[in-house]
Amino acid sequence: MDDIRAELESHIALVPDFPEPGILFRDLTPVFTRAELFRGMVDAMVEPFAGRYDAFAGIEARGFLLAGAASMRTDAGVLAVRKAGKLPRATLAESYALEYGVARLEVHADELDPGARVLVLDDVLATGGTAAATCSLVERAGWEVAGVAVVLELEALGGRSALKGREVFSLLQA
Ligand SMILES: O=P(O)(O)OC[C@H]1O[C@H](OP(=O)(O)OP(=O)(O)O)[C@H](O)[C@@H]1O
Ligand SMILES: Nc1ncnc2[nH]cnc12
Repeated sequence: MDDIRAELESHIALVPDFPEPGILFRDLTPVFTRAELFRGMVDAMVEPFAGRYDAFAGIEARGFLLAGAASMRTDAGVLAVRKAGKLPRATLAESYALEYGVARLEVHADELDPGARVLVLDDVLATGGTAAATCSLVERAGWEVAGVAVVLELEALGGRSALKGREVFSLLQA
């Protein structure tokens, strides 16, 4: 596990002033191009929740990569959590704030069976706005939140307090 953490740290690019001045952006695209590292990262994210989930919530856009990959490594499918206006059938929606703006997420209200256990996956946990909105959508739809797993937690931004009472796992902290 320490090996993969060190490998990950060396392949996350730090980009100052993106997408706006004052934000230090953590870019994981160099991880996604390295299949073995990507695979090891996804395995390490879901392992703490083994046997406790039925589906992975993939949050558009970067969370899609993680949830799709996790699905191929396990026997759980993907719940697509999309930015507003993209899903064609009846949806539930939540608006939220994140480190650099506001947004709205949606899920199809009937996508999973009642009581399905959903593990939320994303690359970065910053303010927690995105993950908290996703958890709220999952519960409003009648499913359960198994937990939240992220690659990188930006501790100073307080994401964990936005997710009080939830099991949160991060591979790396900054
Ligand atoms: O904890 P928060 O403050 O909510 O921030 C974390 C979110 O920000 C990023 O997504 P972004 O909305 O930039 O979308 P993208 O995946 O489409 O780039 C990241 O992938 C998380 O989803
Ligand atoms: N600093 C950051 N880098 C990458 N993704 C983010 N999402 C929210 N804050 C972020």
